[in-house]
Amino acid sequence: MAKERKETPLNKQYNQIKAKYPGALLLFRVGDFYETFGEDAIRASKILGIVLTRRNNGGSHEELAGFPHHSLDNYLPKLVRAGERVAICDQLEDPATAKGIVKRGVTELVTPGVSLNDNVLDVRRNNYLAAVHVGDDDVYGVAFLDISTGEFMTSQGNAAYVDKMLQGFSPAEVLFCKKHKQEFNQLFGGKYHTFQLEDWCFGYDYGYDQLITHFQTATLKGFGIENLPMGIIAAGVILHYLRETEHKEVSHISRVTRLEEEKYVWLDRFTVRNLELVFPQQEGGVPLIQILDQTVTPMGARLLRKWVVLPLKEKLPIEERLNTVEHYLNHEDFHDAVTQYLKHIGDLERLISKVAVRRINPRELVQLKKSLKQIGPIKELLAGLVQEEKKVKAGKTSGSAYAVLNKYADQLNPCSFLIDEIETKLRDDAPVLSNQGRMIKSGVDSDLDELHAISYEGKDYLLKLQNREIERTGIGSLKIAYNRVFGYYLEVTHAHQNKVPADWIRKQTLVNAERYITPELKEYEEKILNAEDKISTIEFRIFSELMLTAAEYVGTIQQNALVISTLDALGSFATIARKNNYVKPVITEGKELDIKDGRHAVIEQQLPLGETYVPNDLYLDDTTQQIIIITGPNMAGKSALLRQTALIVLMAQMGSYVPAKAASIGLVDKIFTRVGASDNLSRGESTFMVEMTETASILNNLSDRSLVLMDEIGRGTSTYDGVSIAWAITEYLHSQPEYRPKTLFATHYHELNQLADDFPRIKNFNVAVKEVDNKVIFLRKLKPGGSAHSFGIHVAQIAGMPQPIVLRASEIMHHLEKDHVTEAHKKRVKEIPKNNFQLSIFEPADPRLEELKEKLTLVDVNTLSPIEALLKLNEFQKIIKK
Ligand SMILES: Nc1ncnc2c1ncn2[C@@H]1O[C@H](COP(=O)(O)OP(=O)(O)OP(=O)(O)O)[C@@H](O)[C@H]1O
Repeated sequence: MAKERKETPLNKQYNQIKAKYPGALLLFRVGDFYETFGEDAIRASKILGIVLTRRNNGGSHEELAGFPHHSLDNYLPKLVRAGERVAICDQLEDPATAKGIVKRGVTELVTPGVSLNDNVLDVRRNNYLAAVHVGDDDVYGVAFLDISTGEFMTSQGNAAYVDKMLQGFSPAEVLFCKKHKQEFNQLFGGKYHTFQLEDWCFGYDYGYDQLITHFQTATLKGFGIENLPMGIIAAGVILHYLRETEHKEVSHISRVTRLEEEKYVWLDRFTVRNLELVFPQQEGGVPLIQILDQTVTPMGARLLRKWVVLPLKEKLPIEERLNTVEHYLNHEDFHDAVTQYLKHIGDLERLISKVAVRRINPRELVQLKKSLKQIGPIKELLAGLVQEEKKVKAGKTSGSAYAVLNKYADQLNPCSFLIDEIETKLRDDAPVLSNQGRMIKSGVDSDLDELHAISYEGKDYLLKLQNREIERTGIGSLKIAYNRVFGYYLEVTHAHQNKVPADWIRKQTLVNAERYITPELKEYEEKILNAEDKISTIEFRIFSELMLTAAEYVGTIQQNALVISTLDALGSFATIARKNNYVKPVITEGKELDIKDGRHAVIEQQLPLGETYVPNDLYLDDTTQQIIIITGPNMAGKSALLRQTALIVLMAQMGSYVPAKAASIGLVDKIFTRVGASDNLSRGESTFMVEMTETASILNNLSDRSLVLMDEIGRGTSTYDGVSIAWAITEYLHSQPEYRPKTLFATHYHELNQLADDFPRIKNFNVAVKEVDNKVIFLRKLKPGGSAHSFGIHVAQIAGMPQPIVLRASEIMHHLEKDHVTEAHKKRVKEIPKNNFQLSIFEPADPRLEELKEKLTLVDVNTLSPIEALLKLNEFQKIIKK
């Protein structure tokens, strides 16, 4: 908070307002400027690059920085993007008529998560505000709101679920309770702009009350969230925060939906990151969304983003999407026609939200009309298909493209009345500001037309007057101009001073010129200004009426926007399928995953010119081939294969065609990914420990329809430990009585190939390479069978390692292989009792587990160095071996 300033009346007012918005940067309107003081000024000048000045304030110095009020749209986004909460304090009365100090108040508190400003928002992305309620017993509430579109969702689940949701929606700001600061930071901290609220805002009754008051309902049953107490609290906090931030007109938030965990594939956060669904892992990388997004409307782009992080797991809605994509592909003319209409649709969702919050400007209302004009023709196009359907009689089954498109046709509302209203009243070239006139068409209001005529004639008269005076005085450069202080005046340069007639009255002297008025000029000025004042009032009234009419359509237009965004997102799938040669996957309720000639959607687009991606078949099921151990040298393409498999499954379940020749996808409900520890080295965490805890979390959350990707698990420790752990995990995955999760395990440990000898559903594959003249050629083909050794040395050679080192490494490897990979060694590993999980760390009744648990709780993973982690592991192993 700013230091107390010397108490002039203005300072007193400032201090009072500032105290009401702790933590916010206060933009204080003084005349034509927004000023900041003290700490605020220091921050603002740094972020905005504006001049910081100091002034003497009762003996001490005070910093101040400001900018002209009309630059607010430029500066505000910069402050908000820098994570500032900005309180905009305006003059609430006309300074010219105010008695004493002008009344001021905060008209909006703009925070990263609550913004309607086009310059802050990214059109292709939602801007979510999230609230997290840290509940008891590992149940947390989480709610999301995009105030710019009105989308409001809530849910509850365990910490991992909330973390995953936060990661998927990447909110611009997260609210949580002050009391739970430590817990929040431990679980989700560090990644988001956050704001802490008082404990009392997180009460169930308070939240419930907030919601029913906002939606004007007696209960929450209609929203399907009645049984989500933690979710209700989180959603209530969001509504509370809107009031705190002076967002009172929010009727466009017309419902709160339940984010149904059961409807979507569970992607653990490593999967979202590792598969680079929406963000690249490294700067310059390409996420999947960038390949898939061919949408042409902002709503379509935002919806697609959601689909990518929330793939479906029920057959029917997936097939609805796939069938519609197929229809687009089979009817290119239809697809083209829909796309052409879509291209002319602006951001319907955000435009109608601005209507609801009464912030739409005349130009945007014209845009809204233009966008709505496309709805009718699209509806007709879709409805036209129904006739076609009757002909082909193919649309009887629910989920068929005809049935789906017909449903969309029904849901679209052309909003003809609203379009007519705007069309007849608002000029197409209406300005941005609603107080500048020239908004309303002639013929709408007879008084307005009359006033326009008076103003026009008046101006015409002034032009004649100017010409007449030029002739009379001989001053060729004489001109009549206008400003807000003097009204209309005659301006004469000093050079012509001597020609000025005596009946002109001098008003102002400038450096080069003198300004005069005449009684005749003033007479017409009054007529014109009078008329213009009245014009402005009438135009504003008509515009406000139009805005009210549009406000009646909020729900209808939101519905239109949803259909339009769906048509657009599905059209995008069709475009990309056509362009990149994808195929329609077959979705089954079975457990088989059968991919023929599968490719990696992103890598295949990035290969150097002339190179083509080598496709591969992949089969997994729960009876014959549940786990595949993939060996092969570095760089062979193991990781690519793992990822492409997951991407194909996910794309299919999003409703997209997939990069393959054929794909039959037995529905997957969870995808887990773990990549060997070395990837995390740069984050300086105790990598092996992290790897193990994360792997453990996979093993504890498995389901029968899970797909597990393990990439070089165990490589963060010594070879023997690594092999042992990888071995144990694989055995475990195979031996679960209830679950048979389909697993791809890429590894350098060819020792793991022995597993296939003893476990019927484990199969060995390798990514083939060919050795020619002691060099490795990558074939990138997945072949049955294990690989003998890892070729790491050859890769070192390719990478330019000095020849003596390569030769010496070959010698050592040869020696080690002779010594260790003997039949006797293989036997040793095989002879270890298998499936003996009663003795394993997973057995809860084991007293060693209790000891281990106790030790583990004392470990602070975040502060452990890799060496310390290994020592700890050694200690734990000793306990287990007791
Ligand atoms: N099927 C393929 N067709 C063409 N290029 C491929 C294919 N698979 C992988 N690649 C290329 O090879 C590179 C290395 O692949 P990848 O990272 O999957 O190898 P890896 O076997 O997992 O290696 P490491 O063991 O070192 O992690 C990829 O970045 C990609 O450019």
